[in-house]
Amino acid sequence: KVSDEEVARLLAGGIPSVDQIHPCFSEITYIPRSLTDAETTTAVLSMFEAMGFINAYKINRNTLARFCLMVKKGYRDPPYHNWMHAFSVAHFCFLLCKNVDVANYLEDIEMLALFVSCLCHDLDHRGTNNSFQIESKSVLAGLYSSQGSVLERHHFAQTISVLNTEGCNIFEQFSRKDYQRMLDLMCDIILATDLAHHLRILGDIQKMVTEGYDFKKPQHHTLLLCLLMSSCDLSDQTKDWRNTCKVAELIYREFFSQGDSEKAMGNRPSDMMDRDRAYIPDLQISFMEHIVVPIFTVLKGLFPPLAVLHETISSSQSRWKRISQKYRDQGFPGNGSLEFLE
Ligand SMILES: Cc1nc2ccc(C(=O)N[C@]34C[C@H]5C[C@H](C[C@H](C5)C3)C4)cc2n2c(-c3ccccc3Cl)nnc12
Ligand SMILES: [Mg+2]
Ligand SMILES: [Zn+2]
Repeated sequence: KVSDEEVARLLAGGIPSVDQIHPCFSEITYIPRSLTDAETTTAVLSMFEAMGFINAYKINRNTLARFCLMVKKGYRDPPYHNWMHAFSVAHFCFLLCKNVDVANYLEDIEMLALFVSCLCHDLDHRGTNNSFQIESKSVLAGLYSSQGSVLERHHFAQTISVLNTEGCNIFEQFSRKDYQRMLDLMCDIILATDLAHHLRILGDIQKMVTEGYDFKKPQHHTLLLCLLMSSCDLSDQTKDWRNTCKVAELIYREFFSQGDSEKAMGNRPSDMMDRDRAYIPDLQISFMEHIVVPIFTVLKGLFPPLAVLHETISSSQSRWKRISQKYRDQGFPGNGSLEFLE
């Protein structure tokens, strides 16, 4: 599925430094979605290089280029859960690596596992969520519903299948032990992107932070990797208001089309999936209150330099509250478009 020409073309210009991708690429406020689709593949190679993974793990450049192209091709094109989402999630992981002293908390191999998991964590996403898989008795539900986290198990399975594709195994030079460790890490990390799983372990994460992180405890490494993965998956919320609005529009376009499918199947969608019942400002307020704010509050507790992200999120939250009040009074245009938001 990836031709030798594509690989050669990607590597032709060599791997640029991240500053050549954009002078602000490594800054916490940089918005990865501002790159064009074509620029993202090179940017991924630049991030691997900038994090020192290519040298540290003797990753073959041709294999890396083919792997990146294969992962990019492994994404479908729903409004939100597409390659650009995966790329922006991986970019936030790069920002964490560059702006926070994660090396005092995680082993190098764990950081590599986190970055590769970010790239692969939503592979082959169909734009519908886990409950839709169950309701519609999808092939994925048939495979995984007994174990839960149906989509996330599929994303992990797709990751393995990319690694097993000729010329794509960036870990082929690893010892058997390190290879197995890498796969176990990616499995835990990708399964952690199921928000229902995140909510189950949030208490343990908060306890770990209040107790104080202990590098010698493997459980602390696992909990931290899950927290960092969730923060990367939600990193769109840490950017400016324009990005927050753009992303909300993509998410609800995806949610509402799932709701339309559920209605067509004779099932009643949840409010957040139903274009006739969803009130977006309130849905966003509750999503930020129950999911986004707790994650970045605990992250700020561990890494004080990330306090600025918590401020951004708090200001977005109060902006949604102002909007909610204003449009409740004035009547909210039902067409789901958020263009009008000031
Ligand atoms: C902007 C924005 N809004 C979002 C509003 C809602 C939900 C959402 O899944 N809610 C829940 C609410 C309860 C408890 C669990 C399981 C289900 C029942 C469904 C979560 C996600 C949202 N989301 C994501 C996102 C992050 C990770 C995976 C999938 C997605 Cl879509 N990324 N950005 C956004
Ligand atoms: Mg996901
Ligand atoms: Zn995701």
